[in-house]
Amino acid sequence: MTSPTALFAEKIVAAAYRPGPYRLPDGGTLDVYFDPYRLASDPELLTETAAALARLLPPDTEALAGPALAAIPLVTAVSLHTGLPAAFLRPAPKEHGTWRQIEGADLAGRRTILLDDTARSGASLLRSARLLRIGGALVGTAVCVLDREAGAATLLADHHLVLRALVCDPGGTR
Ligand SMILES: O=P(O)(O)OC[C@H]1O[C@H](OP(=O)(O)OP(=O)(O)O)[C@H](O)[C@@H]1O
Ligand SMILES: O=C(O)c1cc(=O)[nH]c(=O)[nH]1
Repeated sequence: MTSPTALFAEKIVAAAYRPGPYRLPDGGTLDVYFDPYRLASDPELLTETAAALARLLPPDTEALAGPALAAIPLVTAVSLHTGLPAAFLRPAPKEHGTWRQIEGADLAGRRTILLDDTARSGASLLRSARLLRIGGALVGTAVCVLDREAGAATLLADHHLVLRALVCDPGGTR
């Protein structure tokens, strides 16, 4: 019997995988890529994705956070689903006004789950975790929609972070 998780993974793949070419930061190219904005722009699918992500949260989670851009709608949707407060990470501190790089909930001393759409090398999640930890958040788990199994879990484990994913798919690079 196909599990609900596997069925949902198939649904995500059908909705959000797009034909490439998609150029990766390391120079590789994907012929088929995962487009998180297909999920974020479909209210029903985003709601379902949020519910599925919420099931991966440790029970003691006190707050959620994620980096711009793709994680922002996911964090908001999971926050709406769970009632947990949310914070949003800018790529760089705002250059006027508040000067903040972390916007939203105060995370100091809170067990915060880092959310993102995709994990590939894990560099983006690690950068975000470091920023959150500097800000005083307690970060031990990252949750993503898709793990490309390209080193993220190992890199994050080296930095005391566990990675959980809704879908694991190495995809094909050339
Ligand atoms: O594990 P990594 O090798 O760091 O790759 C994954 C990251 O790459 C993507 O961000 P990207 O900067 O492409 O885009 P975005 O601005 O659309 O979120 C994705 O949203 C992850 O944050
Ligand atoms: O592996 C992918 O499909 C993928 C990687 C990435 O960094 N961004 C994205 O939108 N898709």
